[in-house]
Amino acid sequence: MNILETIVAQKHIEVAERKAVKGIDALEQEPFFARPTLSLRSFLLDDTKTGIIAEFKRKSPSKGVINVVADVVTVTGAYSTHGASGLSVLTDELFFGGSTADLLQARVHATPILRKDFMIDAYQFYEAKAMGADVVLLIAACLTVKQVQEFAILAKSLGLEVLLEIHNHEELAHICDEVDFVGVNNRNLKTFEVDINTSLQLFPHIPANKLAIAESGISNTDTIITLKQAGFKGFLIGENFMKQPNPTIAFADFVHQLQSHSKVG
Ligand SMILES: O=P(O)(O)OC[C@@H](O)[C@@H](O)c1c[nH]c2ccccc12
Repeated sequence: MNILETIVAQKHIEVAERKAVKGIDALEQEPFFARPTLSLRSFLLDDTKTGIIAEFKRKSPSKGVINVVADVVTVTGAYSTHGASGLSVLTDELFFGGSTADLLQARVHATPILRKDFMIDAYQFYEAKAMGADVVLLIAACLTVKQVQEFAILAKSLGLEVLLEIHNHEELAHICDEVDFVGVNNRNLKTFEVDINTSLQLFPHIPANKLAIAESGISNTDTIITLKQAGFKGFLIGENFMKQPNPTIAFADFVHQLQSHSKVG
């Protein structure tokens, strides 16, 4: 089994356990369930923001431990204040060190939040709404075309926006009307190799009515300028900030550099 298959197999077990403890009816009673969501689409199209979707990520299967001391409220707060268009919060515990509690805590900030997890069951979309997420991720590499469509319809009915993640030409076939954003993951989840050209090569094939987001392996502002020129509206960045002793300062410095670039260009 590759890592993605391992994670998905584990996810089926976890979801079955959580369902047995708390049903969808109970999730629907939780305080955030009725909360109106924020639109990542609007935040990405807001020129006063950076387009960066900043991710709170403690560890990953590819990098191991990235940051175990960072405080979720402080870091996501700084990301929001310094112009992040969105926040991405990992809720997978075993492989990424995230949690529902992290997302609930990040919810204090008025910035759209992507629930970053491996969605394989309808139950998880009700959970996402109940924990205060605004956007969910559908990973083409672990879903059929039919599942993507069914889950996207469910997510939209709950008021959530949908980010479909692809990483090759074949997965373009998973794009459906209900998807708001197409993310190109520069990291192959099966091999962990990172290549920014994946984004540049797939961009021309992304339908014009979807916002394109480049994901993973972005570590300098020049790359963002290149991706922007190609047509990308969003940039999902985790490790580059989280691996720094102080992700808050790292993010602020990065944004400052990005802004001075833009003035010159
Ligand atoms: O830390 P990076 O290289 O900046 O990458 C962030 C994000 O793209 C990455 O964490 C990610 C992209 N798709 C995923 C799917 C599941 C878990 C994690 C991810």
